[in-house]
Amino acid sequence: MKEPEANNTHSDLDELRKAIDRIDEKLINLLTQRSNCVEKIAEIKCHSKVSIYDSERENKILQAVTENNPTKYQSVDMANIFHAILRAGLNQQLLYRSEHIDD
Ligand SMILES: O=C(O)C(=O)C[C@]1(C(=O)O)C=C[C@@H](O)C=C1
Repeated sequence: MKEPEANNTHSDLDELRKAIDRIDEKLINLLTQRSNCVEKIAEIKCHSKVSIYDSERENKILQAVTENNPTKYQSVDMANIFHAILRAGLNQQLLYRSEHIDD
């Protein structure tokens, strides 16, 4: 028979992984909302010929994320996460532009 402590550890781990699954679903929902905003920005930039890449805006976002980091992740890791999100937004807009080049 297993030790009670070992059983607890297993069920705690299960519960925490379920909590993480629910949080990941929320993150995907938020990323969907963000990418919907980026799509609208792509539309505006495409029509006004404004440059897709905006280093000033990106630096502001990365600075805000690292200066105010309430998570237990290191700031450098938060910057990497948001840098990946920004690259995804840039790629999304490049794809949008290539698909609407003659509009
Ligand atoms: O804010 C913008 O101008 C955007 O194009 C959006 C966004 C972002 O994903 O936040 C994407 C690319 C730019 O380089 C800067 C920011």
